[in-house]
Amino acid sequence: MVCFPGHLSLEENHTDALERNKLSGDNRQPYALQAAGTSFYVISHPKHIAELSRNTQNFSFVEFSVDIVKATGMSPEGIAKTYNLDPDALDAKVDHFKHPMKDKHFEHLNRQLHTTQLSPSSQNNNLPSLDQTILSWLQNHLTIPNLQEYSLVQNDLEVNFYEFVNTVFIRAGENAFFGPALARNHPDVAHDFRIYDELHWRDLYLFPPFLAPELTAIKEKLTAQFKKYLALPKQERDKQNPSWFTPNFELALDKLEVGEQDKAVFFLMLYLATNTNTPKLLFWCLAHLLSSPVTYLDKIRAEISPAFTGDELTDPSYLLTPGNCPTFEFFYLEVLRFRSHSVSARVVTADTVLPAPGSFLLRKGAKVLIPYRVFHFDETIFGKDAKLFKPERWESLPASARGVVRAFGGGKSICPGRYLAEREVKKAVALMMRRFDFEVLAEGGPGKWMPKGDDSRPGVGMMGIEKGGDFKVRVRKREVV
Ligand code: HEM
Repeated sequence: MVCFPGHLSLEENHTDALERNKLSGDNRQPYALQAAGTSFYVISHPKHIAELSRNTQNFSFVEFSVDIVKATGMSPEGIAKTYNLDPDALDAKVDHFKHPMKDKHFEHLNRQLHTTQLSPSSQNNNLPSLDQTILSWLQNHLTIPNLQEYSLVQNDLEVNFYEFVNTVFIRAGENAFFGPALARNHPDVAHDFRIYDELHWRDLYLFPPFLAPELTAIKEKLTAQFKKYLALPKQERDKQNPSWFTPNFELALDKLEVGEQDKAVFFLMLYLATNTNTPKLLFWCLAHLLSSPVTYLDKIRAEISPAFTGDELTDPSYLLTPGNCPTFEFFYLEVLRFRSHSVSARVVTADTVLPAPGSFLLRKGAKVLIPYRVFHFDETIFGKDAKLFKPERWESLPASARGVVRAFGGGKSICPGRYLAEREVKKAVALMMRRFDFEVLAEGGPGKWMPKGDDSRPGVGMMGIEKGGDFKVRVRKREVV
């Protein structure tokens, strides 16, 4: 007998729903999630996920990407010039890149360009040079006088911590991918992006504009700013822009004759991909460090010390070399496990019955989500205390447990920015712990001020905090001993 999945509303909390339905072991059955009139089938049984990864014919990532690009504001002409282009025509237009596109599609070109920029094994040293730019930016900016502009008071550095960490590191990412010309000409982009970042999940769930007026307004504002940025002379934009990707992505869009408005939409999406998750991951690393028994802080400060000369991070590769900083490594893994709410998404291209257990029919056109968080709390892997934040659990876990943490998604669409994110976050945590002392200014212990993560719906990576959950922190220069 073929079954149809049960239903759940987007208003319900998903962690609770997964709990309530006891979605563990062989009981994990698909269910449908209703959002703004669209059904998303949520898949969490390992055998069903394996089928989604294997059967790329019936479960398409490209179609999902097109939905998102449309929801973000791309015109039908823009879609036709990129995603709907005949594969041979695409090949002829962008042969400049000589990319080995197996199934020749814009999505693959986009991915290839990202990988050329972001993979440690890519040619031309693209990742290390981007890495170096981010490090120089951080070394220059992470000083008390330079951070004063974020302070709520004069003569001291007191900040709303979530807002502070996000804004500073969005600016670091912005500089790395767009060069200083964007901030110089459009200083509001980082601030406006934070508003967009809180709202854009509605595009993932394909809300029509009339159901998301605030999102529509901020998208229009940001797109207009990117349009103006793109109208600046190329020379000015590319000067001091360390990114290989951004000018080459633009070149590909030009070769495909994508219009200025649609190019601006693509640039907004690029800004989103580069900046939505890394600052949040950094925030959660810092928040857990501030709330954890001081032994973690002391241990991590001691472990990272050989990478520094005074308060300069002179040997960043030390931080990433396996075995050098075990407490730091376990802490990082635990934050990824505990604070990510990632999904992979696919569109069903033909009616498909999922294999046993159960025999569920997924109709053509249905959207499918794989929320990885359910694996992160699997007690058969992480133990009965899986719901606790406990970095030391990683000391005794087998190496294979790392593969269960899917903060960066999985399969064909796995995040190409994962190496950069790890490097950037580890360097930023190390620099901040080395240079600063932090004093949480909220009443009570961490149990009172530690904000609740917003885990109300699966999203595209790290969770934010629940509304109103930000807390004040005083930041002081730390004397290096
Ligand atoms: C903590 C940091 C990050 C997290 C947790 C994260 C997470 C994710 C997730 C969950 C996906 C979807 C994967 C899937 O569908 O299976 C994704 C896709 C993507 N991410 Fe990241 N990401 C991070 C940082 C970055 C950075 C720094 C960049 C770029 C510089 C980046 C670029 C992208 C791109 C371009 C995609 C789309 C991939 C495709 O279309 O095939 N991400 N990311």
